[in-house]
Amino acid sequence: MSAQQRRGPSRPQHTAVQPARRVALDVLTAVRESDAYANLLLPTRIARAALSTADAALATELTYGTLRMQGYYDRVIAIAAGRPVDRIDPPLLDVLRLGAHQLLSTRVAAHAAVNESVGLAREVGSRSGTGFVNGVLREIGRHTPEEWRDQVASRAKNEDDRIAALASHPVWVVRALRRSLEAEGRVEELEELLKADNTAPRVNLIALPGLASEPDDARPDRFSPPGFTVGGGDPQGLVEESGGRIRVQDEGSQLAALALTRAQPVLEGERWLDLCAGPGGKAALLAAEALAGGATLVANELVPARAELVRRALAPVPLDVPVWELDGVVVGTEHPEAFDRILLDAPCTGLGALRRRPEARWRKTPRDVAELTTLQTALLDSAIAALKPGGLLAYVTCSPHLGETRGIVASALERHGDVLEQEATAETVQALANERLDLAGDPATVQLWPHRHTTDAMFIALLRKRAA
Ligand SMILES: C[S@@+](CC[C@H](N)C(=O)[O-])C[C@H]1O[C@@H](n2cnc3c(N)ncnc32)[C@H](O)[C@@H]1O
Repeated sequence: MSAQQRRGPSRPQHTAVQPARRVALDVLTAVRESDAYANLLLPTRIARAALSTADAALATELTYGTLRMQGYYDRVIAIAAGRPVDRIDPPLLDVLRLGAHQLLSTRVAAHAAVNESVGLAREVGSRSGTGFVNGVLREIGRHTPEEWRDQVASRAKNEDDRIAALASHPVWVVRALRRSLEAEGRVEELEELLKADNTAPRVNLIALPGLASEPDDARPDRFSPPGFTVGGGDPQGLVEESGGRIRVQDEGSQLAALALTRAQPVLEGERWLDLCAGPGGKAALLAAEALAGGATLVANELVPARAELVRRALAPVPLDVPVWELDGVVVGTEHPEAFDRILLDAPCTGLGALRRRPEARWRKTPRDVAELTTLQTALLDSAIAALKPGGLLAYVTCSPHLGETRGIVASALERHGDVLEQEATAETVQALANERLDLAGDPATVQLWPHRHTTDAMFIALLRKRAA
């Protein structure tokens, strides 16, 4: 018998819904219905609703927390409702997910979580839907979060399903992450990694080298020399005041770009290429480094709207950087042996950035991996062709999936073994970092991790084209 049936007709109280919850629900619905990106949509909805700082923080926590833990909450909701979630009206399911998050993972009082959810259900659903939401959430509130974890765990089909359920990741993602850690001999870190994926990342900043300095209250990053965080205050205000010379950028992304620029001294007149540059975070750092060393830079991005973002990101750097809008796959044939250094920050599943893209884990499938590895292979072939003999290439992904990382590098070495060789990437990254990193596995590549380095799980492989 379901919670709703057990209690009979419910009598939810009528309360005005808080604007923060309405904004959160609005974003959850847009993510489900139209594949919206929460990190892009949420700020515009917060601005449109003119939320106070406190309400904006609440809306952000509710939206991101609900999306991250959606897989787990769905299992709880299915038990409490006595039916699978695909048999619940989707708008009501959004309300239930938001309510479950408040009941199981926040300090919101249970009565407020239930009453506000009922108010939201009234706005999106029918009268019976309102009673249903009330019943299911009251059932959830009747047990402690620990009791729900036990219930969900006891229904898991196998060990991988149990880990995936409790950490709210798809099973195939758990397996891919485990394989990647296994390849480093660090499989025991899996649960810590999954936990880190469910933890909001800090706002990390960069002062573009030679163009801006850290503010007085900055806390330097552990690893990236130009990276820092600020305690309180408004990081966005800092970005605006600096005219874009201070930017928000993950520490792992900074290290990936710096691995290319600082692997060896820059020679006056070197030509650099950023093959897949949008939206331009690494391009801005490359441009600052090129300017300081007397090199030039070309940025390329296939998608015109993203190429525009690259131009905007580059605007604060006083270096003339052409932005091409070519398919990166043809750059090698159109511009053979033209560049001394190339960054290939390849389109990937983004499984290394689950902390900041909370819905991404539910969107990607193993089929995406297959499609992306085909594209990554073609882009890497093109980059190798565009590289001058003796030139240096950084192959980078924000995914730790072995198919997108070591697999791509290994197959490139097989195809281009006559001209391509691996560089000591770990040594390069250690040499440029402020503090020694705990790196494991093959020293020819670097895999960063959220749980170990508090960065996105960036993969970096430096490759050299042999001199003719
Ligand atoms: C991982 S992102 C790059 C992130 C960027 N380096 C940064 O730090 O902001 C990959 C980019 O490659 C672009 N892209 C996808 N397919 C491409 C292709 N065939 N040629 C060039 N760019 C492509 C995507 O639009 C996306 O902007």
